[in-house]
Amino acid sequence: MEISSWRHAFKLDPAKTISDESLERVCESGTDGIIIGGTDDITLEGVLDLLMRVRRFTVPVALEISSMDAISPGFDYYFIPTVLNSSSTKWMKDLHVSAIKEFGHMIQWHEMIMEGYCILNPSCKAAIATEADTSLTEEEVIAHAVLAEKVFRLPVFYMEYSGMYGDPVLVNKVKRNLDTTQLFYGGGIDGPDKAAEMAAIADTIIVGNSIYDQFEEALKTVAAVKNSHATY
Ligand SMILES: CC(C)=CCC/C(C)=C/CC/C(C)=C/CC/C(C)=C/CC/C(C)=C/CC/C(C)=C/CC/C(C)=C/COP(=O)(O)OP(=O)(O)O
Ligand SMILES: O=P(O)(O)OC[C@@H](O)CO
Ligand SMILES: [Mg+2]
Repeated sequence: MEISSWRHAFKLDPAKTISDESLERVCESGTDGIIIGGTDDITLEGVLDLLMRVRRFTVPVALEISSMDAISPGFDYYFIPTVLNSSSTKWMKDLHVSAIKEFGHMIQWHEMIMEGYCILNPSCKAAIATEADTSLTEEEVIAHAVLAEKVFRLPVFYMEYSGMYGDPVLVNKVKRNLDTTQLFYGGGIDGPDKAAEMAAIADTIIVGNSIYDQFEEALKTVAAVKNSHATY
């Protein structure tokens, strides 16, 4: 299944613990894909452990690269974030240039999917780590989305509210300004109601922390997305 058809994905954090039983229920939930990624304490050991365990199931699995020290072959896709609202070029393109200098000869570009991130929760780890300018006006957030699609021609624009539920009205305005770029929404989806609300707007919703905090509610987000229809 192509990423462009994904409506729902679970994001598993290699720095956190999940039992075999819970992992099986996540992988067999009907989600369209599993993303392995997080901001800190991401080790190759943690990534490999999760990859091996998720591979027992047929669900597609993507590695979201956040550190060059924790990349492994064996994933279906590699998601490469570039933080469009970072105030440092490091997170926008410098790390990428270094990676290409060192490993360019072995990169299978057709497996790489660039994600233009716009991080909007000022207190999340990713915002702090990447020095993201989260004080954007609505107009500026929309301009970042248009930049992603029309200037950089990125396949994915990711509205990242990690740890906090975002503003559906703003997400809808962004969606209405995108023609071809896929809109990922992630942040604070802790059950079916929020999942249905955001899935009716964004192309793909990502559910992360609630897998670890409210497991049963997190699982219900899959059915909520499948039954949701665009209402905006
Ligand atoms: C063998 C093989 C397949 C080789 C691959 C070849 C190769 C080397 C490819 C690399 C290509 C390339 C250009 C890579 C870029 C390298 C790189 C390090 C880029 C930087 C990426 C970046 C901007 C990371 C910033 C962090 C970020 C935006 C993470 C996103 C994930 C996120 C927000 C997770 C939520 O975090 P969490 O930890 O859960 O936080 P909470 O506590 O708030 O929940
Ligand atoms: O952890 P939550 O808040 O669900 O966010 C999901 C994802 O967007 C994190 O990168
Ligand atoms: Mg998290």
